[in-house]
Amino acid sequence: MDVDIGNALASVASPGVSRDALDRLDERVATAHERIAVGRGDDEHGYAALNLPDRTNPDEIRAAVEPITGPDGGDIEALITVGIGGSALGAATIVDALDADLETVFLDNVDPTWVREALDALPLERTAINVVSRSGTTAETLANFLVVRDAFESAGVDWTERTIVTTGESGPLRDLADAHDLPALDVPDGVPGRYSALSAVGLVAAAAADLDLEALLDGAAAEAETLTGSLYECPAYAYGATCHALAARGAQVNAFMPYAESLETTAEWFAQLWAESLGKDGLGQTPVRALGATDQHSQLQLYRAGPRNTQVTFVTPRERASQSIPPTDVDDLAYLGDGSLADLLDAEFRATEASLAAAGRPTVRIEIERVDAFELGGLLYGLEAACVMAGELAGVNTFDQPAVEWAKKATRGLLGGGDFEEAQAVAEKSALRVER
Ligand SMILES: O=P(O)(O)OC[C@H]1O[C@](O)(CO)[C@@H](O)[C@@H]1O
Repeated sequence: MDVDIGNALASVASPGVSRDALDRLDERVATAHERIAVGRGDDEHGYAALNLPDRTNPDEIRAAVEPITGPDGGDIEALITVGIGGSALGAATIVDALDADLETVFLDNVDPTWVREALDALPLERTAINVVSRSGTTAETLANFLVVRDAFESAGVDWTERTIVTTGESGPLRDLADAHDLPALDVPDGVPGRYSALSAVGLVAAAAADLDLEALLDGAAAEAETLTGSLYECPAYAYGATCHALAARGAQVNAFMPYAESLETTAEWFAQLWAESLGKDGLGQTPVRALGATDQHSQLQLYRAGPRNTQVTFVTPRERASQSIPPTDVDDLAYLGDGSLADLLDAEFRATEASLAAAGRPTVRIEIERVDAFELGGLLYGLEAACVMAGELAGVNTFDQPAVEWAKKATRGLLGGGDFEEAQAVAEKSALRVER
């Protein structure tokens, strides 16, 4: 990926970062890069994620997937992935971006209507099940798996012939795989879920869809080669450092706005990566999922005329598919006729970027050549490396997520899964009801 931070400079934007401040920050980037390099060298928890391009074995993933999908996925028409957070978003990002010709459903919530409708719409006899959970104890994932298994059994389909598990060394899912001799892959040691897209966690669905795993990993490996000790030479570090500097100067929101429909899910993946990594010790930057050109007609008003607390991150491919716009006899629309949707989308991106610059609002542009496996692998890796850099500069623990545990305990206590003081606190909610 290439990064252009010109519209985040203090000469253009407020909040903005001066060149002097960037130069000073670059000294800290160099030190942080050395720390990251040591962490990678020792496969330390979290830093190990940046070694995935070398560690992930696509042949191993395809070999584990083939028994449930048939050669090249020929035995199935659909895949249900049961997981949540990093155990679903990486896989969803990849299959959504690369236009997999396999129907892929991601059950990463427990809304009963949504789950029921998803299952009812699938040809279960031609559907495989991909269950993913590092801990193997995540309530939503286990509950959804039990519902999916029951649906298969009710339909007379042998789920054990169609299920692959990706999980930790131990836990209920590992036990399930062992008990039924299911194909099972390991989640990589030392890699938090939000950083695991380029491992079996994110690639089983891609393998089932017969996508190019090697190209994804090659793109990530090429991006790994760009990690150097200066933000002026490393796009990922330029992005991470600039976001850190903008946040420190008041940009508390980071609206991630890809100008490609196929990258919409990438914004959802980025939101977890950024929020769960950097939201620590009262610090962090709130990621907002946005989409160009669609959100020019919704969120842009706020970003241009609301509080000066937001940076916009644009992600745009240089190449797009061609789709002409037919000529029109409507005079006011004549400028569109005989053009193309690609030219229109590109013009809208450049106009929106310039609109925010004209209002002195900071933006960063991330460019990729096109949306394909190689470029997507580089983008995912680059954003992960940017996040690691931002975490180093902020001085937070980039790789844990302790704040998510309270609600899990409260949920379990509310459902009779144990005696948790968190559940008691739920009952003590202060209330001021206003009823219809
Ligand atoms: O893979 P698991 O253990 O099911 O966890 C799923 C997700 O839940 C979290 O642990 C947060 O609760 C995320 O960090 C993780 O990606």
